[in-house]
Amino acid sequence: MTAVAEEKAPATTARLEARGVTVRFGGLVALNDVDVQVPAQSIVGLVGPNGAGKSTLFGVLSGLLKPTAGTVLMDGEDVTSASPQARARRGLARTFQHPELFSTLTVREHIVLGYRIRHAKRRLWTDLLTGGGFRRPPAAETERVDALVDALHLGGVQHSPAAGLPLGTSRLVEVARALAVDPRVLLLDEPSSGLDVRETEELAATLRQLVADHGVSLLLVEHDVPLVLGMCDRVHVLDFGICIAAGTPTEIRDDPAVRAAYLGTAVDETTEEEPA
Ligand SMILES: Nc1ncnc2c1ncn2[C@@H]1O[C@H](COP(=O)(O)OP(=O)(O)OP(=O)(O)O)[C@@H](O)[C@H]1O
Repeated sequence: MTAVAEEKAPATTARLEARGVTVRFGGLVALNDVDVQVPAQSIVGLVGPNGAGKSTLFGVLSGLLKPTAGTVLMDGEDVTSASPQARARRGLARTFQHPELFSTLTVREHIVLGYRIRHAKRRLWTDLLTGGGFRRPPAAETERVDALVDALHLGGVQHSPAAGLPLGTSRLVEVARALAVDPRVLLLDEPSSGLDVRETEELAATLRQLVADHGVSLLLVEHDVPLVLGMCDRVHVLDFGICIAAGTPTEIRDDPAVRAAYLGTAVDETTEEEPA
């Protein structure tokens, strides 16, 4: 377990929180007085139809977008005006809907980069600027990178350049790189997009294990509703910028407003047998 993950916030203080967040784009209200809490060592899901405001909320939480009203807190402290970099220093990391990788770096080098951003920043820049490649790494770095390569099932491609990797694999590389920074909270934007069923199941199991082992908290935006209901502790449902429901997966499944507005068949897929 990392030093960062060991320092847990009090049980009542969320790692990350949006409180009364409203975002207006001209006349359009993209988010209307939205509250979301991401407690320590938990997985929170954010679902909703296209245009519901999920990406806008991610932008507000990560610091790319300033809300029209409302507050963002990390471990109880107001970070609404803090830059994305300042939030990253506090332990917030994110992945993107379209993985952003360096085409000529190998899979392993991406994870090393993530590790060195947190643990050996000076070395990162001297290596890159002198063109000397990565010098012999310390044992702790090798151990951590090996663990992430194993956890994300990237052993077979770890020495391959990112260019040409299938989308699903690129996504796993991005998740591994983000985790190498040892974040307290990781925002995952559509983590299952581009993954097949087996890869999605593996990723869900890996993420659950990481939460249990390292105390990281996850907030994920997903279109794969069965995945969200299967792996999250709490789920928020957005519709037209309004949070129409928040609760455990069971509560969300049973919520008539959610069924009426959005989930319907997607919920049924997780609870009922396929018709013959
Ligand atoms: N920069 C912007 N300027 C104007 N309108 C925007 C901007 N960004 C988002 N919107 C609008 O805000 C609303 C919420 O969009 P957002 O992208 O947050 O939804 P979403 O739930 O992430 O959708 P999707 O699932 O399709 O990614 C939409 O009506 C969208 O058109």
